[in-house]
Amino acid sequence: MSLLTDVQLPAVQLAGVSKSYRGAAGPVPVLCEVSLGFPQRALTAVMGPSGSGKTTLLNCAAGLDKPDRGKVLLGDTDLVACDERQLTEVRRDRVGFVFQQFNLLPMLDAYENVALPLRLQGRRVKRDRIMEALREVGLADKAGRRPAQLSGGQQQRVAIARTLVAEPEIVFADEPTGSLDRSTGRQVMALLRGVVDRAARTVVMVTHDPAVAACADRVVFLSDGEVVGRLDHPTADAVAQQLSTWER
Ligand SMILES: Nc1ncnc2c1ncn2[C@@H]1O[C@H](COP(=O)(O)OP(=O)(O)OP(=O)(O)O)[C@@H](O)[C@H]1O
Repeated sequence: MSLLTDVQLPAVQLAGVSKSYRGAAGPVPVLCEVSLGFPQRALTAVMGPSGSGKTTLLNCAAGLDKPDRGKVLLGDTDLVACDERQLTEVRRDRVGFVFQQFNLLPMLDAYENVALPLRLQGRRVKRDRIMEALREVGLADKAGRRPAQLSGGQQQRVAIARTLVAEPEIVFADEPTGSLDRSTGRQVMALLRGVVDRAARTVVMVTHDPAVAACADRVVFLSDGEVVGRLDHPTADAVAQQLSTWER
């Protein structure tokens, strides 16, 4: 398991991040002065009640959405100060995404889906590298299959291989097990855990499931757009207990 220390330089640091959406009766605050860091080479889970701002937080941390105020530092790049062109480069070259619905391209086979980020980056696609990425997720023998010919868990593993092949500084996963049954979800989490432990990568994921969050090194709890708690080296029971405090 990764070492967690407060002096460890975070992969992404949010400082005083606030965000509102426009509602019928004026702005609706979704994130309120959020300050936190996501440690390098660790798996951090973000949890909280529905509507507490988890996806918005993830999107702001990943440069997919812009806060109204505050700083989001990816290394020493402030994403809030970036223009659209710079943000496109950050999304393409420095961060990776894993989504609940896998988001694979249906007309491409697993190999071509994994090769896609390198093609988009204009990099040379080496067959060995793509096959190695597929091997890492246990799917080298399924390289020629299209998404519709793969199970949900296999599709999510292809999506993880596609993310890793571009070697992002940080991987953001929004409910990566949300569409999977419990046992398939466990396999996907073991894979993400290995990505952190063996490949020394940084992963930040949103989840509703205490058993999934228990795979993380740290859990950050959000409620009404504020960070209200943190648990290091969590167990499923401790997570469920904390959650019940805000979900009552
Ligand atoms: N584009 C948008 N426009 C207006 N309101 C939005 C928008 N995106 C999110 N919201 C609102 O912001 C709040 C937080 O949404 P967010 O998706 O970040 O929460 P969440 O904690 O991820 O929720 P869930 O667990 O249900 O996915 C919600 O009340 C949501 O309705």
